[in-house]
Amino acid sequence: MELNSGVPLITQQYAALLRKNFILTWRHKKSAFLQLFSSLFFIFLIFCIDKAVKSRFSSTTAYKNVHDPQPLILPPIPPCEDKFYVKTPCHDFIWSGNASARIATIVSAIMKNNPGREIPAEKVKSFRTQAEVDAWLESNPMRCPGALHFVERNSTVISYGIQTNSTAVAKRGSYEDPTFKFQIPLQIAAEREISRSLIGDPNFKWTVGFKEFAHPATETFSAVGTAGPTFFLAIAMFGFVFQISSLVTEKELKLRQAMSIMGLYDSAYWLSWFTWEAFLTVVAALFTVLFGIMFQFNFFLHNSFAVLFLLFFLFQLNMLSFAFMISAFVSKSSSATTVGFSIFIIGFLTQLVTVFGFPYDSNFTKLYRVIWSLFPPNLLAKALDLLGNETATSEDEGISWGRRGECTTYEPDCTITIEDIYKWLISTFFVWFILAIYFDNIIPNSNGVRKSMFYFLNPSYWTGNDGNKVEEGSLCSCSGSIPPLDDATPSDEDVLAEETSVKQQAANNEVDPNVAVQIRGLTKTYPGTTKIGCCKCQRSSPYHAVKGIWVNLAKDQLFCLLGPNGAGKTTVINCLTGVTPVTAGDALIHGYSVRSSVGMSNIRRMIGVCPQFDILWDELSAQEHLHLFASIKGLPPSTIKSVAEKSLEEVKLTTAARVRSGNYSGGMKRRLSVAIALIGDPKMVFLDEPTTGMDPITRRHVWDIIEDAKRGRAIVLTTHSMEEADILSDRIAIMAKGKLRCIGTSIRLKSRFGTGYVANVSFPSNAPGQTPNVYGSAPTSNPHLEPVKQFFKDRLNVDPKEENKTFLTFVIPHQKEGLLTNFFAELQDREEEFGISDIQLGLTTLEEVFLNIAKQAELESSSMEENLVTLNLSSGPSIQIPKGARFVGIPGTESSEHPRGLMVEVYWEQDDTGTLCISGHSSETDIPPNVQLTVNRAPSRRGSIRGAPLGFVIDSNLIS
Ligand SMILES: Nc1ncnc2c1ncn2[C@@H]1O[C@H](COP(=O)(O)OP(=O)(O)OP(=O)(O)O)[C@@H](O)[C@H]1O
Repeated sequence: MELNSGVPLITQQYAALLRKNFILTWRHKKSAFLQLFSSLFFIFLIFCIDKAVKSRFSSTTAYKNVHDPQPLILPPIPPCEDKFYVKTPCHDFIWSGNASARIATIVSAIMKNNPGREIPAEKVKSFRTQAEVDAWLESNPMRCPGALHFVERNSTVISYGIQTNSTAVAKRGSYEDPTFKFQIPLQIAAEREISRSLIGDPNFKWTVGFKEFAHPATETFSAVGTAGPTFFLAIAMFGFVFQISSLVTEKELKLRQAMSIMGLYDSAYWLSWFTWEAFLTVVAALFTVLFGIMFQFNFFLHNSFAVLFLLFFLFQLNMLSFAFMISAFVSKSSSATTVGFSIFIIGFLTQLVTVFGFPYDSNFTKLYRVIWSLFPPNLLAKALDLLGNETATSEDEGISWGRRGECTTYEPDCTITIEDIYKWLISTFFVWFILAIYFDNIIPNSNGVRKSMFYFLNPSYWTGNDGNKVEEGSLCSCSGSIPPLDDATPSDEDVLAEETSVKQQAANNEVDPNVAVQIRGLTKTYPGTTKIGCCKCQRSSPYHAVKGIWVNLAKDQLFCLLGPNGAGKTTVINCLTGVTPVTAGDALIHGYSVRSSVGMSNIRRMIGVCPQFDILWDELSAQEHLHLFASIKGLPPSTIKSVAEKSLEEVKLTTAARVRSGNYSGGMKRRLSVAIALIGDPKMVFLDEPTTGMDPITRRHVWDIIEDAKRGRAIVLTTHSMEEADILSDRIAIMAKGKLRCIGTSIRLKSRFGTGYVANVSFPSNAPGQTPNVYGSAPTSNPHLEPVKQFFKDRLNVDPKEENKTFLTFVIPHQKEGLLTNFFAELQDREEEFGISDIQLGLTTLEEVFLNIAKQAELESSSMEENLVTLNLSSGPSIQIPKGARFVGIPGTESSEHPRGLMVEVYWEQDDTGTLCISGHSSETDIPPNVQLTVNRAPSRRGSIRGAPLGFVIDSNLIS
C-alpha cells in the first residue's frame, strides 16, 4: 500500500491529531466546561463586588459626575445616641447663656421646633458661660455632639457661636460627617429661633437650602479594572492547567514517543495542539465579553467589543504558549495543578504591583517595562486598568477601536496604550511558543534523550540532514568516566559464527537481500546521571546496556530475543526504532541506517512497534486509536476505515471497537497494541512482550495473529514465555548482561544448552501394587519401579529426577548420547519384563536452556563483580557461592571417608523480577577424582558474608 509522505502526510497527521484533541476535550466535558464557562462565575463575582462597593459608596458623590446637583434634605438635630462612640447618658446639645430669659426662650423653641422630634428637656444642658461649658466638656468627654453659646448684646442683637467635635470618625467602615450631621442642624435651628425672637413672629418661615457643587467624579472605581486582573487570570488558569496536564500526560505515558516512532512530525503535533487550543481560546474570550455585557458592566458596554475580545483572546493565547513552555519542564501530569497554582500566585502578586503603578509610569526606565511585560498577567492587569478607568462612570465613553492607540484621558503622558499591549501580547506569544519548542528539544525526554543546546545553529537541522544528532543525560549532568566495555570474543561458537559472518558482510558493505535487519556491533551505553537533591547529589555511573551485538535478521522470519530482566532486549528494540540513540555500531533496517535521520525517517515508515507497556489514551476507543495511528503512518484516508475494521477483526476487538480503552482488560489492551503495531502492513515489526497479562486462550489467539503476520515481514519478538518463543520463533537468541549468549533454532539451543534428554517411563495404572487392597488400605508401591531405576543406573549412571507410582523421569546428559540407541533398543525389548506401558524421549525444555544461559551469565558477572550469595546446606553449615554456580565444593569436608571432600549440585530458579535465587541443592556427594581441587580465594569484603566460608565452583563438564 502506497503511504502518503511529505506535506500531504503532515496535513493528514495534523487533521488526525486535531480530531484526537477534539475527542479528548469532548470526553473531558467537565474540564472543557470549566475552560469555556468559568468566566460566567467569575464575572458574576465581579458583579457582586461592584454591587457591594456601589452600595458602600452610595452616600458620597465623589465617584460620580455631578452636573445638576439636587437639593439636600436638611437633617434635624439628631439624638445624641446617633453620634459614633458616644457615652450614655448623653445630651443632644448643651448651651451657655442661661442667665438671659430671652435666650432660654430661644433654646426652648429650638427644642420644641426640632423637625420631626421635640427634644426632651433632660437631653439638653445649660450653663451660664462658655468657660463653664468648656470645663464640663473637659470632665465629661464624649457625652454630647455640640454646644451653642448665646450672648444677648441688646434688644436687637443676639449673637451665637457653635462648638462641635469636627473630627470625622469612622465606625465599621462608615464615616461620620460631623459638619452635616451635627453642626449645620444646630446652626440652622439657632439662627431660625434667634430670627423669630428678634422679629417677634414665632411662625416666621426660615428656610435654608443646601446643594453640593456640580463636579466631575473626583474618585474612580471600576470593579472590572480592580478585581478583573485576578479573576481573569483565574479564568485563564483553567485552560493553562488543562493544557499542561494534556501535554505532560502524552509525554509521561509515552504516547508522544509512540506517535514519533510511527513517523509523527513535530510540526503536525504542535500545530494540532495550537489550533485546537486557539479555537477554545477564541470561544472562551467571546464568552467572557458576552457574559460581561450580560451583567451590564460599563466596562463591557462602553469599551469597544473588538478591543475587549482581542485583549482577552491575546491574553489567553499568551497563557497557552506560556503553558506549552512550562510543560517542557514538567514530567508528571499530577504536578500540573501545583504548577498552575504557583503561576497564579506569582501572577496575582505581580498584578498587584502593576496596579500600584509599577513600571508603566514615566518614572521607570523602559527596561523595567520590557522585563515586566514578558509575563502575560502583568499586561492584562495594565490593560484592564486602562479600560476600567475609561469606563469608571456611566458617562465615560470607554476606548473605541479607533482610540486603541491613544493615551487615555486621565493619563495624558501614558507609557503604554492598549495597542502597545496588543503588540506586546503578540510578541510574547511568539517568544513563549518558540521557547516551548526549544525547551522541548533540549530537555531530556522520558528516555533521557535530547538535542544539543545549540542544535538550531546547525544548518543541517533546518535541511533535515542532521544525522539524528541527539544527546543523552540532563543539561548540567557531569557524567563520570565511562567504564571500559569488555569486547571479548563471544564464547559461544554460533554467536561467534554469526558475528564473523555479519562483520565480513559489513566490511564488504554488502547486505544479503534476504536480510531485513543487519545489526552491526550495536552498543548502547546509558550515560550516568546526576540528580541534585536538597541535601546531596546522587550520581549514577554510565551503564553498558548492550555490549556490541552482531546479527542478521532474515525477512519472513520471527526472531525471538530472550533474556532475563535487564538483559538489554528493550534497549535493542529502542535503538532499532530510534527511541534512543546508538552509542556505537549501527543497524541497517532494509538498508537504512538507524544512525541517520533520513534513514530513520524511512525506517519509521516501514516499522510497527508494540511496546512493552500499553501506550494508549484511556479516552479513545480501539477504532479511534487505529484511525489515528493509521493516519500518522500515512495510509490513504479512503482505506483507513476498512483497514481498521479488518485489524479489529483480527484481534477480536470488533465488538469492543467503540468502547474506550480505559475500560479494557489488560489482555484487550495488549491486543489493541498488537493491532496498532501491525497497522499499515509494516515490513518490520517489533513486539516487546506482546502477550504479557493475557489469559491462555487469548495468548494462543495472539500467537495465531503473530504467526499469520510473519508472512512477508520480519518480526522481532521479546518474551518471557518460553512456550511462546518455542512455538513462534524461527530463530532465537538469548541475551544476558547486554550480550548475545547463544543463537539458533529452538532445537539447536535445546540440544546444545539443555542438560540433555528427558526420558519418561510410564507404567500401567493397574499394575500390581497400584490397586487398593481388599480392606481399602493404601496401595503398596509399584514393584516394577526398582528394576527400571536399576537398569538406568547400571547402563547410564542416572537416577530418576522425578518419580511416582506410574512414571519415572530421567534426565540423561549429552555425554551419554552415544549409548542411547542401544540403551533404548534394549529397554523396548524388555518392556514387558519391566511392566512398562510407554517410553518417551525428548530434548530438555527451552526454559531449561534459558535458565542455564542465565545462570552462566550470572556466574560470569558474579566472578567479575564478586557477587556472592549464601547457600544454607541441609547438613547445617552455610557457604558462600558465586551466583549461578551449579556444582560447588564444600570447603573443610575432607576426611578419611571423603578424601577429596564433598560437593553439592545447587538448584536455581528465577524470582518474579528475573533474578536468580537458590531453590535447593542435591545431597552431598564425593568430589569426583577428575576434578582439580583449587585453593580458595579469600572472599573479598564486598559481598562477603561474615563467618561463611567460600565454596569453590566445579566445572559442570567434569561431572558425568
Ligand atoms: N534510560 C535508561 N538509563 C539508564 N539505564 C537504563 C535506561 N533504560 C534501561 N536501562 C538499564 O539498561 C539495562 C537493560 O534494560 P532493558 O530495559 O533493555 O532490559 P530488558 O532486557 O528489556 O528487561 P525486561 O525484560 O525487564 O524488559 C537495565 O539494567 C536497565 O536498568
